[in-house]
Amino acid sequence: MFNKIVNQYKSLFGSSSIIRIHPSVDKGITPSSNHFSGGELKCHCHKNKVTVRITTQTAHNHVCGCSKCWKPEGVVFSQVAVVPSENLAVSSNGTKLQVIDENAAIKRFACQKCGVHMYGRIDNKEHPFFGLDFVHTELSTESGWAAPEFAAFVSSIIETGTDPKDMDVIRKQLNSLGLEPFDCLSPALMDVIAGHMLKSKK
Ligand SMILES: N[C@@H](CCC(=O)N[C@@H](CSCO)C(=O)NCC(=O)O)C(=O)O
Ligand SMILES: [Zn+2]
Ligand SMILES: [Zn+2]
Repeated sequence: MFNKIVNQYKSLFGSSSIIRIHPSVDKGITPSSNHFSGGELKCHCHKNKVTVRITTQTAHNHVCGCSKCWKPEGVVFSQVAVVPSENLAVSSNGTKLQVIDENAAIKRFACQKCGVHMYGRIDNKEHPFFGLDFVHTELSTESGWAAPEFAAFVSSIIETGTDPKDMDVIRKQLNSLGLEPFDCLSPALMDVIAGHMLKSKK
């Protein structure tokens, strides 16, 4: 199946190699389930795994090219979605968690042993996304999570080493997966941010 997709890309774009975007999208995207209400995320440790329980479906799932979001080895994008903070709880081995960067808008809680980011919290009341947690649903074995809908911060992959010459092929690859590429967030989310800025100025 994967080789078939590779060959399709090669014939479409004439590229000798394709970029591994993310394991959740490279072999085709699994559609969301309408009746899904959460599951458990597990870190990559072999023992004493950190686990996080989520009691809702996620929203705004996307692949993100920014340098800050956690990604599996060997791929250029992370996959990240949001849930209300009240729907997320650390269920085991929370003592292994540490915030990666206390100054970042998203406080990313990572397992100190394996490095996986278990959730990222927006705890600043002034932030447009206050009250939301960012999560990587590929850390769960349950199926039914919301599918990724778009690609965010695409140009940012240059910051982590992607050759600018590859950007055209990567954007085409994202489009053909149905993940419209944006260099910031999706228009819908940018509108939410702009509306929030207006309110906060009043
Ligand atoms: N070019 C930068 C962009 C980083 C960035 O702004 N990331 C966004 C999106 S993360 C999930 O979609 C963001 O909101 N960051 C806030 C934070 O990380 O605290 C880069 O690549 O680093
Ligand atoms: Zn771990
Ligand atoms: Zn990101």
